[in-house]
Amino acid sequence: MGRKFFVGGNWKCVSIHLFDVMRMIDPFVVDLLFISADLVSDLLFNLFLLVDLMLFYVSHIEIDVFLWISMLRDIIKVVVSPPYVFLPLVKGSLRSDFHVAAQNCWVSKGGAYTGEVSAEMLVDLNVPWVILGHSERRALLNESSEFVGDKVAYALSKGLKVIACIGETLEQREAGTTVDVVAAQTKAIAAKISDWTNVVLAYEPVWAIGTGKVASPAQAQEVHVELRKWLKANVNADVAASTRIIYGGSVNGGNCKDLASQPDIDGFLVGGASLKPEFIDIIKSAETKKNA
Ligand SMILES: O=C(CO)COP(=O)(O)O
Repeated sequence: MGRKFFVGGNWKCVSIHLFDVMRMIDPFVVDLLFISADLVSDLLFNLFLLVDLMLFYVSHIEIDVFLWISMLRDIIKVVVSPPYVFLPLVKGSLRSDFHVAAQNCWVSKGGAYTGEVSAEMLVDLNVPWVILGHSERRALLNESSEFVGDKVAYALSKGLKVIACIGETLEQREAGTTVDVVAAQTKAIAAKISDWTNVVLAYEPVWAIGTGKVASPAQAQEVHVELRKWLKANVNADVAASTRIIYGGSVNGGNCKDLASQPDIDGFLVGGASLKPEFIDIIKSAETKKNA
């Protein structure tokens, strides 16, 4: 059974401002805005440059990217996950074949939980996806695996699709407990849900996140295989075969193809590089799967 390649861009709580957001929505828009700011100094020159740039983009880049993505539409899914405050803006402006995800949501029905955003609110805003269990939330906000399992179950019950993150720390890897750790994190989710159709499992080794130390394709593949084995033994063979297991941790335009060529790597959850033009190259690594 073919698994649609999945690429998520996690625009973390870094110095994202409106300009960055616009750039991510459509790189060409920001370039034009940038040029137009310069119009103050030399209107005619910049106007000329603007037309020139537009012609260049239309003829070279935009058509290429759009044609390419249309060709691969059947085998790829792209989701971007901006901070909450940008969700409506990004959702409203994003090309229609890309979708948005929230970076978190509350564990149960909305109520008096100051600062939290409920699954119901996301559903109301037509935000289809949510990232849950990110290692930054597990480590910095003390989210336990059980709590993450509850969150996944509640979000699914409200109709959200979930990117559920798991992954070991460096100490755990060095102690040889990687598989036990990710199995336990997966078990805490499996204990709370019965339908995996709307779950994408994101294996994100903590030591690879934001460090530039990417897992080797073999290291990532090995864990993905173990996760699939775990799902087969503890959930069922269908879920093991059909659930997308994506990799996250220092993925960039340079390493994505080698990672994507691994049979059990079904895509990526990308942090830093999802805010750069190379995100397109990462999306394009789906091509590796076309003839697999
Ligand atoms: O945490 C990540 C995505 O959720 C990965 O972040 P980086 O790609 O910046 O390492």
